Amino acid sequence: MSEITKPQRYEIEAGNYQLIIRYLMNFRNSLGDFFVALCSLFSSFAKPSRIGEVEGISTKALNPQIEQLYRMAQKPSRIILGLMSGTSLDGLDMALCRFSGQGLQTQCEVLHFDSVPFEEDFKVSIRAVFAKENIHFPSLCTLNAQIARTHANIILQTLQRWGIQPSDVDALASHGQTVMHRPDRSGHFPHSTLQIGDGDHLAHLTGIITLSDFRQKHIAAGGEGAPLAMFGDYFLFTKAGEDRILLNMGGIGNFTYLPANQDSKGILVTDTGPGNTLIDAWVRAHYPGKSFDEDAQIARSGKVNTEFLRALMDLSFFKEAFPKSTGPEYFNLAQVKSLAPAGISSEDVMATLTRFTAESIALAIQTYTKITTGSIFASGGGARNPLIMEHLRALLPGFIVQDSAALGIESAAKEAVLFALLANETLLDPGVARDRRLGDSPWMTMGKISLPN
Ligand SMILES: Nc1ncnc2c1ncn2[C@@H]1O[C@H](COP(=O)(O)OP(=O)(O)OP(=O)(O)O)[C@@H](O)[C@H]1O
Ligand SMILES: CC(=O)N[C@H]1[C@@H]2OC[C@@H](O2)[C@@H](O)[C@@H]1O[C@H](C)C(=O)O
Repeated sequence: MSEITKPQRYEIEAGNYQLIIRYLMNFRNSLGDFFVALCSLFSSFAKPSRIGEVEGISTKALNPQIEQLYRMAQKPSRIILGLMSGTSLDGLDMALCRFSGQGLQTQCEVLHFDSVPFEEDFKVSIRAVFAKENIHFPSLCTLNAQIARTHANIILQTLQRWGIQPSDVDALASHGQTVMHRPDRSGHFPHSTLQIGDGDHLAHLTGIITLSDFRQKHIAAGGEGAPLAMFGDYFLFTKAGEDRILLNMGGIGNFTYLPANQDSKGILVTDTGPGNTLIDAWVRAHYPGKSFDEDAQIARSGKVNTEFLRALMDLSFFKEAFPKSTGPEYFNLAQVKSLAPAGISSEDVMATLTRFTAESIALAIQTYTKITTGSIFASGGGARNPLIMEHLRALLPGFIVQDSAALGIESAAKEAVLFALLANETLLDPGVARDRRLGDSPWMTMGKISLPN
């Protein structure tokens, strides 16, 4: 009886009682039927399996698309296309991954990676609602469909370029476009976050089962909905005997700390503050025709303004307890303008913002992990900014700082791979244990499943 408290076991036993009743009723039909039923009953006891299978009804009564999910989970490996469009709004990152196993047994092979830049007018329409306090509400509604359509077109064209049929892809894992992230610091509201580019549209337009909207359940379970990178970071990159920091510098910076003892309770993950978001915003506003500071050419031509840097490092975000998450709702151009000293040159602002990115990352690593040596694997567009990397090496002299490509995954592809991995987890993870945690973060399966038809 004690085993009945385990949900899975209970379902199997309940299924068998129903079978007994059904088979007893069969008894009045014919001896032949009874014999077949008896064999089937014995086989169901001998090999208790999933409910649909035990009752032998799966193919007739089950939506074939749901059956497809079931079969996908049984396959020795799955092809999942991870999709990421981050806060920099530069384009859609697509990583076609082959997964086998799950959790710490996950094996991931990146078959293809591409990043397709967005058209300028598409970016303009997203920026009109992105992280804004007041927006044209109908535009937000339209964008939910429009982003999905744009992504679907990019996906289909890219698959064609790669020579891959949509039917070869088991699932899409779509992050969507974050338009608002609102961790609550007042204690009056739930944390909330909004990613748009609807999964049903993507599934229907591509014909591929789609998992999307990964952040909501994390919030429901007590997290902030971000960062989520630690699941993939832990499953793919933990290494015994080495303290590892996986640092991503996209629009916002974040890191996962993987302790050398591989204890999942010791994993730390947090946003650190700005990655490239302030640098990009300043460039867009002051250097017409440019959208980022390529190879830090502008920042290198200016000088760090100490007073401005102190004012930035004094912002309330840096006094919040770890772990924490943030976005351009907090770190934005208006804030930079309000803190910049009068008369400062545009180049000095760029030099200071670049240093600020590195200092805020170094501060978070030093104060949260408290380690002073180890390996830092940098990814995201910030890893392409040579001045950020120079500052990081100077600020964290005990660490070996290298590109995350050293881990075998192209650094630009990492986030798209991580969302594909979250989808793989959702398809395979038994997911029954509540209150699972990875470090400071709730741990559960994530992503809503959209069927194409
Ligand atoms: N060669 C380069 N020199 C300097 N900066 C660069 C270079 N290449 C990329 N970047 C920076 O990286 C940014 C893009 O980073 P990335 O694609 O990682 O952002 P994202 O995925 O939108 O961010 P997130 O996922 O954190 O929201 C660019 O906007 C630019 O600021
Ligand atoms: C709400 C949101 O989209 N957050 C992003 C953003 O970009 C970086 C940082 O801020 C991180 O918290 C998160 O993305 C990564 C992939 C994450 O969840 O780990």
